[in-house]
Amino acid sequence: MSYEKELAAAKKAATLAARLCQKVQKALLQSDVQSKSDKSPVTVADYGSQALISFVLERELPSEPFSLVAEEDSGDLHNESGQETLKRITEYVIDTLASEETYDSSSITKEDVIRAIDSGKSEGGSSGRHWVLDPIDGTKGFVRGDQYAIALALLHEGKVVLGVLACPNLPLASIGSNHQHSSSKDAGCLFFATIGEGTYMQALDGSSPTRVYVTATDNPAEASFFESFEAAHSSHGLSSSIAEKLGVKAPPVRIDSQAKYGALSRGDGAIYMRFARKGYREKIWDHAAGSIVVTEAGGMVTDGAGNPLDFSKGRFLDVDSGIIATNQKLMPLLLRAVKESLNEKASSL
Ligand SMILES: Nc1ncnc2c1ncn2[C@@H]1O[C@H](COP(=O)(O)O)[C@@H](O)[C@H]1OP(=O)(O)O
Ligand SMILES: [Mg+2]
Ligand SMILES: [Mg+2]
Ligand SMILES: [Mg+2]
Repeated sequence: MSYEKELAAAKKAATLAARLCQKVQKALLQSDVQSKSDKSPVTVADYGSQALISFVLERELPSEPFSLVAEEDSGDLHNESGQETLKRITEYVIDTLASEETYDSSSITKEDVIRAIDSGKSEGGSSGRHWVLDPIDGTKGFVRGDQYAIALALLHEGKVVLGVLACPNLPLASIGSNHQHSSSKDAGCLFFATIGEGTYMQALDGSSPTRVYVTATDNPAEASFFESFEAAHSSHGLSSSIAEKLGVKAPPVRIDSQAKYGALSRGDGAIYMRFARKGYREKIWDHAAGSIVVTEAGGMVTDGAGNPLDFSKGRFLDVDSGIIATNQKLMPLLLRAVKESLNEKASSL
């Protein structure tokens, strides 16, 4: 099956959302950060990105039933203090869509924005088609001025068939541990993958796509690994013990968001490890786009026990002890090291 139309719509939506996020990140004021009940920072850009992507997908694909599983809902925008935020989101959405000549965005109202945000309440599942969206993945990185991603995927019969990752601050050149970080003016990557058709990267501000591949190395001594910047999101202790067992010499590359999957897909490093604290439930929008970007580049993504990720169970992704990604040659070694380290950890408790 071809997903050409869907891919074009997803790339357009993610590119426009990235533009909106970049504008907000530039203008980021402390007052843009609201406190949600779970205390995670939610910004004008989170909501704006979600509304804009929802608008663009619906307009570009009018003949398809539209179901969207997305992270945010408009809850915080209905109270008094949300009104100013909603006004600013609406302005950002109108302003960003105005750059697209085919859209008449001037008539978009605050109510349209609320509706667009709340169209993301779908539960997903194993039948039909569902878009899966993290409007800003890596909110902490976004607020810090570091890495974040707009992550959009399409599920068909419970499987990820398409994924787009826009990474506005990711350098076009490698960010592996052996590379100098280039200046931010050469940043802004768009990764995209369709099932059976490989993974491509292009510059967010437009360039022709190039096909990318995960590293071919089978030698852990020359492999480097990615993990969360935030220690609260993933156990740095566990990943360093695994890396040591494997014989990885390079220090970890710590960056926020699914930009890690993008970097892995083009071979910047060889391994990605994520071990959330006990009790944290992973969500499908945090891995759907990233996982197909890596698998279509020749890599593998599994949970810590080697099971494939199952995106067909609704909004959550239930995993056995973490998520790991690497190439096909290193995966057996990585799985063994994960198992040993988890056993040691369990017996030391
Ligand atoms: N306590 C937590 N443990 C693990 N992941 C978290 C936690 N809180 C938020 N996240 C989510 O983890 C992802 C970022 O992880 P990282 O950048 O470390 O890879 C984001 O999707 C973030 O949500 P959000 O999309 O709201 O930023
Ligand atoms: Mg969040
Ligand atoms: Mg996220
Ligand atoms: Mg998010």
